[in-house]
Amino acid sequence: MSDILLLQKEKFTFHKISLPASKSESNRALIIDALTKGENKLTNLAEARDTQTMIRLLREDGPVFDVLDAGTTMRFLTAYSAIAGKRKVLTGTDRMCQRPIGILVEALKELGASVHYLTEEGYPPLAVNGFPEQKTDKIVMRGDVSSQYISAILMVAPTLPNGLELELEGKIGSRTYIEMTLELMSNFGIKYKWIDRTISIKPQEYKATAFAVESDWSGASYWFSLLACAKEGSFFLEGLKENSLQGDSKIVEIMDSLGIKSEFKKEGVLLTKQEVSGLQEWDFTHCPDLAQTVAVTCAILGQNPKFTGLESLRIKETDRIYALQQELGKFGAKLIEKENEVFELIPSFSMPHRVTIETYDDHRMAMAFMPLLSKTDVEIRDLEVVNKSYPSFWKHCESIGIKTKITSHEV
Ligand SMILES: O=C(O)C1=C[C@@H](OP(=O)(O)O)[C@@H](O)[C@H](O)C1
Ligand SMILES: C=C(OP(=O)(O)O)C(=O)O
Repeated sequence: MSDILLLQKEKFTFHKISLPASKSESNRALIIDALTKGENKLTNLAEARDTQTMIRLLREDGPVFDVLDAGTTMRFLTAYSAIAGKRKVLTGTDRMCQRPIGILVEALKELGASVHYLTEEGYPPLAVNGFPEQKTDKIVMRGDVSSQYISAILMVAPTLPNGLELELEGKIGSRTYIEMTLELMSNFGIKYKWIDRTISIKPQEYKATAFAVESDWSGASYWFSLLACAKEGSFFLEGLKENSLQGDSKIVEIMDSLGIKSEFKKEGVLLTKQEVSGLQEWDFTHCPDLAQTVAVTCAILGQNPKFTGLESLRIKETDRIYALQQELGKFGAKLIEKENEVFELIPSFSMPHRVTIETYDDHRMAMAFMPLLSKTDVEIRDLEVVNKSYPSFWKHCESIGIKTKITSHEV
């Protein structure tokens, strides 16, 4: 493994950054493509390892789907294989085998699929082994653990002989991702109804069409953060659209109060600096992947907001709440749970000369802490971790004049 040292830089001139494509949109388009009879024309698929893994596994169609650490790839391929009646083993990294999947597996079993846990109940690895017949067309799923289980079921729903009526129970987290799934499905000709808490989809065929994946708003958030923390500069983020399928476009609104003005142009969005008006409270229920970016930005900018909606962070690539607490602490910032699931961010008041950030096998830990370079030299452990969603991230850092040094270490 290698580490990267980013030398302090607080001023930037004008730079264009050509963002990578969204892995969330890509992985949905690929599952829909696998379910479509006829040729789709998918363009701008993500370079992200999660997407490249999905492409490879679908192409090879071998007996084992090893998804590595890709959550959407695991959840979407489980539903796809189970309802298509395939015989597959689904597995992944050690961490993937600690990320719960019971809600999805139980829903698939209720529908009539044969799915078994191979080690621990509720967790991968899994074996799927045929779909003899549809047992019901009405199921209820909890919405508060991961929206990926719901997206996974929704994408296969049109192929069920009797269709599906899916009722969502409890709090619905990451709702924007469910909306992304349904909007993408409708782009491929699927009709659905979402009334109150119930989504209904009749049996129907996906229609082959052309789909160009949008640039990635989650990846864009790190450049918003860097500029917010820097003394001066402006960035043009190529390929982003104002009306996006991605809920993480919320970063525009959040960063507006953290000193970034966003102007949408034909080719992307222009970021310039403006006054910081401050952030009082932010709810990440529907944009969990932005939480690390915003926490680090607030810590650097001396902001003291409350954060809610962080529950799902505990079951992502790592326990992101623990990881944030550890690494923010290295430069004197804190993320404290004040009451049940309400956190307070205490900013940093003195910055050490150099900070070393551990990344916990989590791409977003590496990228979210990069803007620290606006205040000090920062060494980020295991630089390859970004490959999960944004392999060209460090190259993009260098392209805007950030000086980097790479060193190797034993694992
Ligand atoms: O459906 C998707 O593409 C995703 C949904 C979210 O997960 P949860 O629904 O588990 O919050 C998000 O964190 C993840 O990065 C991508
Ligand atoms: C949580 C993430 O991904 P996944 O759940 O698909 O592994 C992420 O990219 O931040």
